[in-house]
Amino acid sequence: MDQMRQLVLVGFMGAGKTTVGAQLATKMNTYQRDLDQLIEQRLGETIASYFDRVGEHQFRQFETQILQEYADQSAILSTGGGIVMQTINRQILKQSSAPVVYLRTQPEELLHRLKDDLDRPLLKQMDHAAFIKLWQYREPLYQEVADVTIETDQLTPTQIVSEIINQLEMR
Ligand SMILES: Nc1ncnc2c1ncn2[C@@H]1O[C@H](COP(=O)(O)OP(=O)(O)O)[C@@H](O)[C@H]1O
Ligand SMILES: O=C(O)C1=C[C@@H](OP(=O)(O)O)[C@@H](O)[C@H](O)C1
Ligand SMILES: [Mg+2]
Repeated sequence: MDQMRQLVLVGFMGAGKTTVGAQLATKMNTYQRDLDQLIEQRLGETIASYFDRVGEHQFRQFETQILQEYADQSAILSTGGGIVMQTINRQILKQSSAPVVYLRTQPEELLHRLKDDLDRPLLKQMDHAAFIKLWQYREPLYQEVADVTIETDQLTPTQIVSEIINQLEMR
C-alpha cells in the first residue's frame, strides 16, 4: 500500500485527473497536488488568464518547472492534459518512482463532459475536428509514460478510484 502514496495521473483534458486525484487522495489518506492549481497559486492568476497573457509556450515552461518540483513528492499528482507534449516532461515522468496512471477517455465523452467549460484555454481555440486531432496526437504520448491505463468512459470517479487501487495492488 505504501507505493500508493505516490502516483501520477495523466490524460486528456476532461479525463478526470483533478476529480479522481482528489478522491484518491482522500481515500488513501494523502495529499493531492494538482499541477494546474499549483501553477495558479504560484502565479496568483488563473491558467486561462496566464495563457491569454503569455501564450502556450511560456505556460509549458512554467509547467515543466512545477513538474520538476513535485514529480518525486509523496502525493497524488494530477497533471494537466498537455504535460506529455514536452519531451523533458515525459522523461521526468518515466524516471519518477511514482506509477503513472493514464485516464483514457474517448474524445466524444470528453466533449460531452467539457461542453459548458470556460476554464480551459485550448478548448476555446479548437473545433471538433481539431480536438480529435489533438487527442490522436497525444494518445501515444500518454501510452509512452503510462504504467497503467484505465478506460474511464463508462466509469464514475469513485469506480475509477477503486480500479486504480485494484490494478496497482495487483502489480
Ligand atoms: N468519470 C467521470 N464521469 C463523468 N464525468 C466526469 C468523470 N470524471 C470527471 N468528470 C467531469 O468532467 C469534468 C472534467 O473533470 P476534471 O477532473 O476537471 O478533468 P481533468 O482534470 O482531467 O481535466 C468535470 O466536470 C468532472 O466533474
Ligand atoms: O490539455 C492541455 O494542454 C491543458 C489542460 C489543462 O488541464 P486539464 O487537463 O486538467 O484540463 C491545463 O493544464 C491547460 O488548460 C492546458
Ligand atoms: Mg485538471
